[in-house]
Amino acid sequence: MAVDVRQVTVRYGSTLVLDGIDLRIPEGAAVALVGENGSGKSTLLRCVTGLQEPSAGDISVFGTAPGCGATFWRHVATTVESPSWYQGLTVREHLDLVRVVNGGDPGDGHIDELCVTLGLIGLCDSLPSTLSSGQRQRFLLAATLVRPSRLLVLDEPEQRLDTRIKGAIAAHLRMYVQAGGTLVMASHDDGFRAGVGAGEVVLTRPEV
Ligand SMILES: Nc1ncnc2c1ncn2[C@@H]1O[C@H](COP(=O)(O)OP(=O)(O)OP(=O)(O)O)[C@@H](O)[C@H]1O
Repeated sequence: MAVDVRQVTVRYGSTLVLDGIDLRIPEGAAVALVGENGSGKSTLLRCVTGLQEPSAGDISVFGTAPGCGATFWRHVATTVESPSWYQGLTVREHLDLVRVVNGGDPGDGHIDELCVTLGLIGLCDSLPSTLSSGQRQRFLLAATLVRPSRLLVLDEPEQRLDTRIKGAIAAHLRMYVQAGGTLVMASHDDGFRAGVGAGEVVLTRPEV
């Protein structure tokens, strides 16, 4: 099992956000968390990456506790944490850097292909701080997808993307899953989820 969530409960103070959630995602599957604003999708994704501790319950990712050391992060790529970048490095330099530190070859065509998919070709020499919010989202996705991974944890990857890029990234994620990768994401976009081929898991706000 790639992701195994058992009876996970999250409270913020006296507010119950997730109440005994179970979720199992086998390797090579794509799951989209859906549900109204505030239903706990981002909270659950943070728990799956280990960036947040549930108040109760257990989570394992590839058989180990999430967030556990460098080995975990070699398998898992995510857009859940706040984006950051190095001042003075261009979009392309960031992508090269991420590819190199993950043992890849920046010249093998993978980055070029991603830049085409995400419409970043004309922005390779730009500094991330000068990008629009949609361009920044594309850059963040590229920096996440350029890493080799077995599990992608994405929080509303379609957010702020124009229609063409949305379709291209959906196709890219579908191929990632067809090649054996596992995807869990939050999404408010029916068409995008269908493009990815992701199964739906509906979260509802717990009764209080
Ligand atoms: N750090 C926090 N402290 C207190 N409450 C929080 C915190 N983070 C989230 N919440 C609350 O937890 C609930 C779930 O938030 P979460 O962001 O997980 O929902 P979501 O389903 O991802 O929403 P959206 O569709 O708007 O992105 C909300 O009521 C939110 O106000």
